Amino acid sequence: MALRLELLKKQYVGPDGSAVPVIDVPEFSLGDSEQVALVGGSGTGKTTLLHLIAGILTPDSGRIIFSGTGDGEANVGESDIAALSEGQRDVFRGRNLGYIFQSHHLLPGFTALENVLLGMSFTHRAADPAWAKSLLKEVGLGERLHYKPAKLSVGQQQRVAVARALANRPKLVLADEPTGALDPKTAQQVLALVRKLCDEVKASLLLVSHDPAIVEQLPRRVSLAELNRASMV
Ligand SMILES: Nc1ncnc2c1ncn2[C@@H]1O[C@H](COP(=O)(O)OP(=O)(O)OP(=O)(O)O)[C@@H](O)[C@H]1O
Repeated sequence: MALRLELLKKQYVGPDGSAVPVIDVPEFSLGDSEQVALVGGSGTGKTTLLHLIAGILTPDSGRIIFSGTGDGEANVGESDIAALSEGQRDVFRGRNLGYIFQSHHLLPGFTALENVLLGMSFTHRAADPAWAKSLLKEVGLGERLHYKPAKLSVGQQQRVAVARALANRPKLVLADEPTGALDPKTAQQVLALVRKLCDEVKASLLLVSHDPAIVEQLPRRVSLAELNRASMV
């Protein structure tokens, strides 16, 4: 699934009531199955941009257009997520997007397998335990299916989060500093897993990182400062 941003603007209201422009992106495109690193300094709007693309936030103006699907199953044609209602955005996100956070956000009361199955329960597909198990095996946790997060290492927890993000076979994976909490070796392993699984399900990948060792692995690198006119303010 390809993504195109057009004339996208978002501002927040500062503590004194003044407008704080954070995103002003005239144009950005991400191709079908393309893998891109998004880089930028702290506070420049990277998370805000991912939240806009995911429909968690809505822009003040502009369009966030998804086109095609790649699998022919639920062809989105051209959908502007910014023009959908909140409920429609939730459905669209559940069907088409996977989101990986810096810290894993797993549900502590549920096992690794249950957390991955929960990633499927918000979609149109029935939960698929065989696919959930095979994802956990692929991320090296085949022997830890029934462990709860507290009994997993930080790197293992993040691998569960990767499996969960891929559980509904998304068309686009948004990853916000997915390796930020990991040591360099584990970070490379998790990055390799994210990229391999995206390739397998033919998902595009937009990955935010400030770590040069991570960023240099991606075939295309984009600087938010170059995309974003708001960062010049
Ligand atoms: N709800 C909010 N209200 C007002 N300002 C906000 C709000 N959320 C974020 N901001 C401001 O928007 C700017 C961008 O924040 P954002 O979290 O998108 O940056 P980031 O590039 O992801 O930063 P980091 O790399 O440090 O996580 C920051 O200056 C922040 O203070």
